[in-house]
Amino acid sequence: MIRAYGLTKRYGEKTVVRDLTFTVRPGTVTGFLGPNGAGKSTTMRMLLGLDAPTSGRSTIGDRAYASHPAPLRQVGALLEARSIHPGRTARAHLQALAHTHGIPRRQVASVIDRVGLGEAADRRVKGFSLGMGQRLGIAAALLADPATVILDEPVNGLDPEGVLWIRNLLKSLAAEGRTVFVSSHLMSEMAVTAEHLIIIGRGRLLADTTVEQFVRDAGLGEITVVSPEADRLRALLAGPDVRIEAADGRPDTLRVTGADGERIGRTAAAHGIPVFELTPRRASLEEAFMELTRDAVEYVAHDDDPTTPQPTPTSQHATASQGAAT
Ligand SMILES: Nc1ncnc2c1ncn2[C@@H]1O[C@H](COP(=O)(O)OP(=O)(O)OP(=O)(O)O)[C@@H](O)[C@H]1O
Repeated sequence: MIRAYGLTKRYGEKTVVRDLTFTVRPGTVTGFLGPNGAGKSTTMRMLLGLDAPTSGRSTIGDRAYASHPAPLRQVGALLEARSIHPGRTARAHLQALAHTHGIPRRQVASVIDRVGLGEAADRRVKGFSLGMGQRLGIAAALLADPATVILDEPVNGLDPEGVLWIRNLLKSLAAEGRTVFVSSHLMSEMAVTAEHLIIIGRGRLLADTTVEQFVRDAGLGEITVVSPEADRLRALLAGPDVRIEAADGRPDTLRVTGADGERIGRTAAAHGIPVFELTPRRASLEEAFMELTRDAVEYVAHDDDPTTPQPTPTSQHATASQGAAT
């Protein structure tokens, strides 16, 4: 179980994580979603004790990460940057890690097998593809058989087979009763991998919900109405909260937002207007995610705008990411 209580991180004038409170439960995959720069990596680094929060605190398994006597056994993490000696083989890298942390050697063979690195285990890491490197990073995270697994953008840059592999691995780790917290900026990927979603934008919590609920709420509230008397219906429905747009090139079709199907149907019936179609439009998950995070994305775009004064130099970010190796 991961708990964050009012986690906040400021760099100079800029607040990159703002008062985040959430719980990540065992037994399910929880997706940590947000557009680029939303503060996901910074939050994960705070959970892992790699960055100190400006205020707030967090626990993993009821203790702060740093106060665990053997943190690797409690939490396995894969952050974005890797620092593996390129001349070492994958097996040697894992053996060295196991040795340093007092983990039985047999665990090395077990994680190599689990991440499907068997044939590559005795090759030097410098020849590894991105996907193999990710597998090795995950093997290292799982080495001490941790109760909690935290992975930052594990599918970034992977081919479809690698993406599918990670998806199944995360589900199996959760099915074993572990707490699995995984960040992504891709809603479509999380929708098929996670059961629970924590969505942030501009460092703030935007949603803490199940995927199922998110899907249910994904309707954008727009209804397509087809009627041979569309103009009359349009005049009757018009109001301050109702937006009505004509469909391109189709004079019989309206797109109505702000009035539900019942109201449109009853209005049409009361005035004897035939309605041939009344269809609520469901947004795709990606659209719903973009809608939810739109303001956050706009903020980031302005932030990157060279004409806008930069509150913090981006080079500092690069330094922080490079230091994120586990
Ligand atoms: N050490 C730092 N100094 C200054 N700003 C930082 C530092 N680390 C991160 N930031 C800024 O904090 C914001 C959040 O960054 P973070 O990497 O946590 O976001 P993210 O959601 O993980 O995004 P991405 O998916 O792009 O990695 C960004 O605007 C980033 O530039």
